Amino acid sequence: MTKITVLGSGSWGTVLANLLVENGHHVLLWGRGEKEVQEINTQHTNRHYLPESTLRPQLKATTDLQAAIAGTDAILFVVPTKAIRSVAQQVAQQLTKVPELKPIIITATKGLEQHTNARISEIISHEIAANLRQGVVVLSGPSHAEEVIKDDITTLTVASKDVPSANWVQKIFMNDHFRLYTNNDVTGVEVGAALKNVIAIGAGIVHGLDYGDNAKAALMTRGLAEMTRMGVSLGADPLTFSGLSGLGDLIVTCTSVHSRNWRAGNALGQGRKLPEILADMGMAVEGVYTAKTAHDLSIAQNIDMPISESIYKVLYEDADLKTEVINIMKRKGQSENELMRPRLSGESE
Ligand SMILES: NC(=O)C1=CN([C@@H]2O[C@H](COP(=O)(O)OP(=O)(O)OC[C@H]3O[C@@H](n4cnc5c(N)ncnc54)[C@H](OP(=O)(O)O)[C@@H]3O)[C@@H](O)[C@H]2O)C=CC1
Ligand SMILES: O=C(CO)COP(=O)(O)O
Repeated sequence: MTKITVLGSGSWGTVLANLLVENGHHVLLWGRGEKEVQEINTQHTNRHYLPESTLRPQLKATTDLQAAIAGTDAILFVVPTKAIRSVAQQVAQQLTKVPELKPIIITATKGLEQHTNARISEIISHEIAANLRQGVVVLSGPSHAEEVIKDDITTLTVASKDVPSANWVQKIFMNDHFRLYTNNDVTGVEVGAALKNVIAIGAGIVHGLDYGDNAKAALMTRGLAEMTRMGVSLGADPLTFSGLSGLGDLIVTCTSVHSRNWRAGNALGQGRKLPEILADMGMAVEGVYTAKTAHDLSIAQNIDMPISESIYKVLYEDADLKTEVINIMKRKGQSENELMRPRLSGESE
């Protein structure tokens, strides 16, 4: 039987662990909260993150990282972006004690690290030396935990430079309601996953401000153009952004009431303040964190990202929402044919 360790007992980590149990694997879920771990083990629930769901009784959780990793075939990271590096360092320490283990590493986290601008797989590959593991595989795509837990139909992308590892991950997750497609464009998949969260905050803002469907379609389409421009400047294939991890995830995050990013934006649009919104949410709102990285990256890469930049100003500089919308609309006229071309920030859209 395949043994899989899942790191992060929040909404997505718990649901992915539950799905792997459904697929017949031996799964150990690692969380940092003793109370939550006990609840999963004894009551088969995780009420804070999945209030209305019952988990499979075979799903076991622990706060002991060494025990979680013992004898494992794969380690799946599902902690928020800001925790990835420290958790990867803890994992590396444990793997050094058992160098013969060499698990496949999977990440389902969506974000870009602040200060380094690093993608999640870059952080993990850097912190966990290649001799301690097999390939690093990225799991991404339109997938709200709230629907996956109900066995609703979901399709994802599984991206890696290491084809056998990607194929293995595809196999362990697939079933009749959860379908995965492999992809070798890791940069494109991870950049799309991270930047769509920023655009989704914008979609929530537009809704909260009571703009109509035309505005929402415009935001998603031009948001996708920004994501693509940035991805291409970092070496991604532009076509990846038309796939599940790009357009697919952008659609679900910009339109679903399950999206924490959309809900945070919607609350901002309705006039609420960010600290209060985040405190009430009690879950990761990755787009807030990634908006800062997107701002820094757009300067570092010399790429124009007017929508993401306005969202950054709203989140980090308390800019007025309606003024930002008007500023975006009043920019100089542009040609849509330039969609895919990495644009210099000097020649504004
Ligand atoms: N929810 C979803 O539907 C989806 C989420 N994702 C992505 O998955 C990632 C995780 O999101 P999600 O599960 O929703 O987030 P949640 O906020 O639901 O859960 C985060 C979990 O990570 C734990 N955690 C936070 N910091 C640390 C740390 N330093 N060490 C150990 N554990 C830590 C939290 O523990 P504690 O409770 O103690 O704070 C909590 O269990 C994000 O990048 C998100 O974008 C991707 C697809 C779908
Ligand atoms: O990535 C997700 C869906 O694919 C989850 O989005 P939110 O973090 O906005 O809920």
